[in-house]
Amino acid sequence: MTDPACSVDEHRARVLEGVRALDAEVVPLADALGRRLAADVVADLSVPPFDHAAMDGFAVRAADVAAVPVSLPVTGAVAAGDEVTPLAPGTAIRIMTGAPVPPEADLVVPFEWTSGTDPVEVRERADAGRHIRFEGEDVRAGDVALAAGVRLGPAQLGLLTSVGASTVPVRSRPRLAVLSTGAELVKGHVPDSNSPTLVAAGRDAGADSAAFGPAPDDLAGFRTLLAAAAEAADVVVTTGGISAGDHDVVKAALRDDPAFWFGPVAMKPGRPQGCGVLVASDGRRVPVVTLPGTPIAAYAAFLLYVVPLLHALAGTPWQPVTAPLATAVKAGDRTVLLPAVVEASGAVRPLPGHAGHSQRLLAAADALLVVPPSGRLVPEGTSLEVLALHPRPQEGLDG
Ligand SMILES: Nc1nc2c(c(=O)[nH]1)N[C@H]1C(S)=C(S)[C@@H](COP(=O)(O)OP(=O)(O)OC[C@H]3O[C@@H](n4cnc5c(N)ncnc54)[C@H](O)[C@@H]3O)O[C@H]1N2
Ligand code: MOO
Repeated sequence: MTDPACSVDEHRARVLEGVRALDAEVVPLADALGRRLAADVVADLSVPPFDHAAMDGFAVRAADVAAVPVSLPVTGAVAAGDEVTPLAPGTAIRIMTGAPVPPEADLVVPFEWTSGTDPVEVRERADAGRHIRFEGEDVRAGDVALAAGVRLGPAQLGLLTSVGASTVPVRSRPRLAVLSTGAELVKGHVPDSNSPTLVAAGRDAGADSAAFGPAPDDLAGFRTLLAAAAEAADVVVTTGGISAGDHDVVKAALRDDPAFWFGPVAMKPGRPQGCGVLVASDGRRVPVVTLPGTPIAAYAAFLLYVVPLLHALAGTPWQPVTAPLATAVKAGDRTVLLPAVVEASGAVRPLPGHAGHSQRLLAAADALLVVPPSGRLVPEGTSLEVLALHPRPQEGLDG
């Protein structure tokens, strides 16, 4: 009998079908850390905003100090924050770092090259332009300071502030609702581990995520929570209730809806899968991905299908990440997901002792290795897709 299961790629394409990016939003810079620019930001202000001294010293005309030593009367002093002071020919002005350079001056001579007194003896010559930072030499007003798509970190927030931006257009952060299902969870017989894992995985992928479950195994109770999740979110992920059991509530509630598909995917773990679309009361099209309940299968399928979907909603390109195998791996007759560590070289090595459903092993892994079906031995060095598990258990700062 041929396997009716579709491939991982086919299911990924089905989950992504018809998904459009959410509209961008405008946020204050203070809330923009980690967000991606939705449009180019054009500089309102030049950086630097005016010609200013790069050293503490004397503003002079280069022509007046062409032959050294030379003595010049000091006619004034200007500090950062002061108005610009005019400079008469044959004179010098004491100037502090950051202060506006007089328009008549074209050189700042550092104190160290002078007597520091009034009149000042300039002892070393220098060319015009030395120790002046010119208006717009870094960014010119009207130029693109940062391009659409850039992720905003500390340096980008500083640059945007310097070019006069106080708010920025950023790509929307998709709202993700995680709805676990199962009477055993509602009754407390089994802790609901899918909710915290998938809420965290959603946050890690840039979503605003929240748990709506666990939902009971009765149709009415599940439908109420599903509708609430679709009203509050841009994408809903359910876990459990989609295989062949008597109480598989997700499948029972949605299988007759023509906007839904349920079926096997040729992957291990995570063979039962499903997806579809709900329409919220305001007409929004809300994609729903119905993941299997088994914790490893749910997490693996989230990384394979929901993370690309979150990228599509955010308008951020998604590419599978690949890494070379540190050791040969036996492929199966369907895609196999193996908990693995990423070695210092960047190569990926499956953890020993894999038995299919170990949450303990998953918690020790850096990544899930995606081994496509071939039935053959995949040689060391072959580049395969990897699903990174962030943060790596042994890395990073607390908090
Ligand atoms: N006759 C068949 N039975 C099963 C098939 C099949 O093809 N034919 N597929 C198996 C596979 S593979 C998987 S995976 C599971 C998926 O089933 P469901 O998605 O319906 O999941 P449940 O039955 O609700 O739960 C499975 C398992 O996982 C535990 N679970 C569920 N949710 C959570 C949660 N939030 N936190 C922690 N643990 C959870 C649940 O208690 C069950 O032990 O179906 C196989 N059966
Ligand atoms: O493949 Mo299921 O995902 O056995 O756990």
